[in-house]
Amino acid sequence: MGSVSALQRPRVGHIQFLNCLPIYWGLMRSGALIDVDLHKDSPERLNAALVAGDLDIGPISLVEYLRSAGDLLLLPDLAVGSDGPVLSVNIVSTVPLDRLDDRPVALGATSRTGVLLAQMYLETYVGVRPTYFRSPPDLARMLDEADAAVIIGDVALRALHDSPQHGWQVTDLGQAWRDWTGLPMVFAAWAVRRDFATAHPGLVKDVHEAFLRSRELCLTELDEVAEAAARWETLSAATLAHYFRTLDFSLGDRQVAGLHEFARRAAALGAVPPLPPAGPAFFKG
Ligand SMILES: C=C(O[C@@H]1C=C(C(=O)O)C=C[C@H]1O)C(=O)O
Repeated sequence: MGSVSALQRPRVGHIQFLNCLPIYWGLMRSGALIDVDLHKDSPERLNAALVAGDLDIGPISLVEYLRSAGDLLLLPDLAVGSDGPVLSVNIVSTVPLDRLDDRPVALGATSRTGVLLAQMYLETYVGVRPTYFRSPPDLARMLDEADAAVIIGDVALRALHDSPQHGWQVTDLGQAWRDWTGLPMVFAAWAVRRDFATAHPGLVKDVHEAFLRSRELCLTELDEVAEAAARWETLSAATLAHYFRTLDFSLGDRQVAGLHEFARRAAALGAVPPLPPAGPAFFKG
């Protein structure tokens, strides 16, 4: 990969789910959008692009970060997580979870962290061993072929809303993790490729600061963000505002402790390499 010329905007990923709409709103309102080459996509495609070097900076599923930590630096104080319910990372099931032994469970293809957390939770906490298969995140089809589905993002948020009329049971994996460990869950973090950070530290600092400003700005305007989004959604503005307030975009000490605990448990199962003892490496602008 050649180095980026000083005149080329940083290639920055953006999750095309409602969960990151507040961040987008802030980038738009502050004018920072004009200084980045923004790539909107689903999380699994953004993960792959950042790891492959087709993006310089972007959100990455925690699990994929742990698998490629040697090539990446985390941007401080920025994440997609929750301290309790998250509302949009769910196991949707047609039977109680303790009846899933040997039963088919569909894992949504857009998720890496949520689907691993679901497997850890089912096997270690609930004590069942389902048969998993990966599936496009189409809930109706998943529940046709399986007794439970693990889904994230808009599909999961809508499923939570529609569950009473369908008789589905919804297990919120942010809440499940909190009940299990007492800690917040970090589903995705923002990372920069180490090679890009070395070559263009000033650009990375600018993008990081733009994201932090964006987060602050959108938090003060969440009702407006929700009103604007609801025009294109089946969910109400009040539901969306509640969702945006439930999500935790920060990565403070408690969130980093949650990240460590998830990494430790996932590594013990052989699902990811262990984190170095010093913890994740951060970009220091
Ligand atoms: C809270 C969420 O966090 C996400 C969960 C991810 C995963 O499970 O791999 C990846 C990116 C985030 O979008 C969500 O998608 O609803």
